[in-house]
Amino acid sequence: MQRNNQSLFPTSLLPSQFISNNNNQDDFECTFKIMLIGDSGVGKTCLLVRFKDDTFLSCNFIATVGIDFKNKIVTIDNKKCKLQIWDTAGQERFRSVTHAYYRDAQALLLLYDVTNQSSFDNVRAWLSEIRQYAEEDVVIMLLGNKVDKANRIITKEQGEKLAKQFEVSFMETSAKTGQNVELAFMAVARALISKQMNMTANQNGSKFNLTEYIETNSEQKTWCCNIGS
Ligand SMILES: Nc1nc2c(ncn2[C@@H]2O[C@H](COP(=O)(O)OP(=O)(O)OP(=O)(O)O)[C@@H](O)[C@H]2O)c(=O)[nH]1
Repeated sequence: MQRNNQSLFPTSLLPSQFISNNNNQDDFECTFKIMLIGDSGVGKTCLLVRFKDDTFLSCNFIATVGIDFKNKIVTIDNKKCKLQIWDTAGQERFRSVTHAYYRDAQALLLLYDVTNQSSFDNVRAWLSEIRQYAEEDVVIMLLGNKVDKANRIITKEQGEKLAKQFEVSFMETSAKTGQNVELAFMAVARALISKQMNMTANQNGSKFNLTEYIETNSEQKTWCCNIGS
């Protein structure tokens, strides 16, 4: 089944090279574009829905068509920020559509499914796409999703090792239970605010340490038993 988005290219989502004078900043002190990428079925849409509406889409898997987005307003250190989160289709045939959006993303959440070996193996290919299409200074976080499931194949150590190798931040999440979902988005938002503040003030001062922030705040709880997969 396929998730039927309003359009393959919603106008409000067109990459900036196709938009003229989009100066509508509303009342926000900051607006950030965050993009979800990864193989089809790893849980990108569910992660976004969990963050936006605090619910879980447990019914039949409906693949995203093209690209979709949701806005969420968050307050961080008294700053009201709009997060525009783009949910991309993981299916190969939509790859050329999503490539056009990489350049505008300030942060990328790259997901794999801890119960799916090939989604983990494909992380390297996703990272090379990022290098090819995204801005060099894009904030990247690798997420091992579906940790609520009992049939995990990829250990946390494997995820950590891969993230370290590619010098990206790492977390394990569950869109089903909500474990670490809010933290993943908020940590990335904090990193972007800190980056923006350093840029505007032209400071070389203290940098926000994303990895350290995650380690301090993440839920290590093991979800078990009464939660079906
Ligand atoms: N148990 C469990 N199932 C999940 C989790 N996240 C997603 N799922 C299930 O995995 C399937 C795929 O989830 P989606 O969010 O639609 O996957 P996607 O990555 O957006 O897929 P594409 O749109 O094709 O790229 C659905 O049946 C979800 O219910 C999770 O954290 N735990």
